[in-house]
Amino acid sequence: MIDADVRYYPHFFSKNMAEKLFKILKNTIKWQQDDITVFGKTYPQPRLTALYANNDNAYTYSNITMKPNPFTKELLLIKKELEKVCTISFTSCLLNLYRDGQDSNGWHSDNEKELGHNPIIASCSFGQARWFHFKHKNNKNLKQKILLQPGSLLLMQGRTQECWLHQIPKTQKKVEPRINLTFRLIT
Ligand SMILES: O=C(O)CCC(=O)C(=O)O
Ligand SMILES: [Fe+2]
Repeated sequence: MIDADVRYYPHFFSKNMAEKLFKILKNTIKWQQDDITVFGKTYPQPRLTALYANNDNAYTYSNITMKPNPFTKELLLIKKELEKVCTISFTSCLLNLYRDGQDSNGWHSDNEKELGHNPIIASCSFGQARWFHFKHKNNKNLKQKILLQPGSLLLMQGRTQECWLHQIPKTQKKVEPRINLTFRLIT
């Protein structure tokens, strides 16, 4: 991909480990339903979310300010695995639970100022496989998509957030729940 540094590891976690983590995360994370305000109108976000971190730094996006919970044992284990392939030590994890095909994540880039310039974002997926779309900000002919499999890791770094948007589209298919974790450095 031009203007980006994206690496995909389809089997970062074993099948067995991915299934175990999915169940534990689904049952132990403090999932919350937030409202988002877009152009002055307020809607329930089309997914559940949570923020965990090893500091107290809040994270603000789409007019939502999230306060972190302390990392759980499983999140610390995942963070340790990620840091074997990433060069940085993450502070925070934003979690998304997509309950069914009507849950989604609209076009955006992870470019909040708390993330700094050219952030490294490590994205782990569990449960239902869902499509992840990219589109270039300046050239609408440039598009990519990746089917994010359970147990996979997607690393986004370099100019990825500066130059590309990403989304998880809705699907009309009958699908099972999916959990996504994005580890970030929030200062
Ligand atoms: O669910 C995903 O794979 C993407 C999540 C995402 O883009 C985000 O939380 O910023
Ligand atoms: Fe994102």
